[in-house]
Amino acid sequence: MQPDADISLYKKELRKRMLAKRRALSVINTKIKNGKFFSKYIKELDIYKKSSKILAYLAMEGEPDLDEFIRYALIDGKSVYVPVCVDKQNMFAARINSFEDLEIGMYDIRTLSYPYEIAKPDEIDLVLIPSVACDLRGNRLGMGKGYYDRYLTEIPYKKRIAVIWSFQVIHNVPIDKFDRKVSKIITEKGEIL
Ligand SMILES: Nc1nc2c(c(=O)[nH]1)N(C=O)[C@@H](CNc1ccc(C(=O)N[C@@H](CCC(=O)O)C(=O)O)cc1)CN2
Ligand SMILES: Nc1ncnc2c1ncn2[C@@H]1O[C@H](COP(=O)(O)OP(=O)(O)OP(=O)(O)O)[C@@H](O)[C@H]1O
Repeated sequence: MQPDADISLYKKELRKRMLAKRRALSVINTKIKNGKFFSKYIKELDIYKKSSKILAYLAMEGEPDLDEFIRYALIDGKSVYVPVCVDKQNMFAARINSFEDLEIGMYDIRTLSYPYEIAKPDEIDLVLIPSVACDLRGNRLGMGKGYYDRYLTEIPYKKRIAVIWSFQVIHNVPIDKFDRKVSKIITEKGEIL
């Protein structure tokens, strides 16, 4: 079954608007090492402290940068994974040991080159999720290809945390039956959900 056509169109328009905003702000954001805002808050979370396998992400332009967090978590003894897109719909969690192993992959996002070690979704303790917008009910809008929506079907609600700029928290994110909620939102101002 196809998701509701009106919702799908509304999502598309909202995504376009929010990405334009993010692009405009990324000019400012890239001038400051933006990652430090976020790692400070993530490190303090109970769920971070209890996790041994964490799926983070390698930021695209305008997204909160988790590089500093990933470096910290590796030193802290965590196993850290990043998304590897294996086709146009699905991604795997591949283990990152060093930033030197990265290359540019699909959608111009940094990724690991094969061979990499994969963790199954049920082994992952925490997923830090890039998003285009979220609302305070935990609904999220992504890049529109469904990679995370598919992946998150195998990740329990409590383990899903969105990492976004505070301007990306909006009143109401339109949802369809495939959308998976997040249990927490971290912004540069701290934990807001
Ligand atoms: N850092 C990061 N990694 C991620 C995601 C993400 O949102 N952020 N993804 C989350 O799903 C997956 C990749 N999904 C993507 C889906 C669509 C486009 C895309 O349409 N890109 C446009 C440019 C969009 C823009 O910035 O205006 C393009 O390639 O032309 C990119 C990534 C897996 N890895
Ligand atoms: N679990 C799923 N099974 C089948 N199709 C799905 C699933 N999740 C999402 N889709 C499909 O993927 C497409 C993109 O979905 P949607 O617009 O909700 O993505 P998004 O939440 O913006 O992106 P992402 O999940 O990549 O961050 C839609 O056509 C949707 O129906």
